[in-house]
Amino acid sequence: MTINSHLASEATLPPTALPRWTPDTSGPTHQKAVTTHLDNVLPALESLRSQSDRLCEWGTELANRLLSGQRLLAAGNGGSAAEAQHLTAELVGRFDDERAPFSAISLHAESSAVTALSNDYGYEEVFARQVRAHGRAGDILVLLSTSGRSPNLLKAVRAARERGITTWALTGSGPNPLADACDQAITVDAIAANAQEGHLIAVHAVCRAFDAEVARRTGPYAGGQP
Ligand SMILES: O=C(CO)[C@@H](O)[C@H](O)[C@H](O)[C@H](O)COP(=O)(O)O
Repeated sequence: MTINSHLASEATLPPTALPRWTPDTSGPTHQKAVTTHLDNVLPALESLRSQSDRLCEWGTELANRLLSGQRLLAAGNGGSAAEAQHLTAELVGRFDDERAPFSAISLHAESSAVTALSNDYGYEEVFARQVRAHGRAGDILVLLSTSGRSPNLLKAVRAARERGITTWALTGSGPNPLADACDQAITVDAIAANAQEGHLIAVHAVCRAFDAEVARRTGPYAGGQP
C-alpha cells in the first residue's frame, strides 16, 4: 500500500468505526480543580509584590553586568527550563522596545551538550560542566526551580562559586537548599505550578527594570552594540 492509498483509506473510514469520547468537564471536581488553581495564582503574585525591590535590583544589576560585556547563564528543569529560556530570549532578542542584543544562554537548551554530558557524566553534572565551560568571573547564573532541591542546579551553584560567578535562585516556597546556596534568591510562596507562573511574572518584571536601566545608561537606541 502506498502512503497516498493508505491516507485515502483512512479518510474514507465510516464514522461509526471512529472511537467516540466526549469529555465530561461539567462535574464539580473539574470546576473545583480549575478554581483552586486560579485562586492559587494570587499567593504567587502577593509573594512577588513583597519582593518587588529585589526584582528591581536584579533587573538593574543584570543591565550593569551585561552592559559591561558580562553574560547571563540560566538553567532549570521541566517547566522551569521553559521560564529560564523565556528570560534569555528576552535579552538576546528584545523585550518591549528595540535595543541592543545581550549575551544570555539557557544551558538546558544546548541539546547536544545536554545529552552528551548527561550520557558521559550523569544528569547531575549537566549544568555544572557548562558553567565551567561558559562562565567567567562577573557573569550571573540564574537558576529556576520549584522545589529548590534539584541536584543538577545545586552542583551548578558550586561550579559558579569556583569561577567567581554571581548566583541567583528563583524558586518555589522557601527556605530551600538552592535559595540558601545562592548569593540571592526570590522565593515564590505558592504550590509548584503556580510558582512557575509566578516565575514568568518575575522574569518579565526583571526585564522591565533591565530595559529601564539600559535606556537610562545608553539613551535612545541607534542600532548596534551598546
Ligand atoms: O512543570 C512541571 C511541574 O509543574 C514539571 O515538568 C517540573 O518542572 C519537573 O518535574 C522538574 O523536574 C522539577 O524540578 P524543580 O522545579 O523541582 O527543580
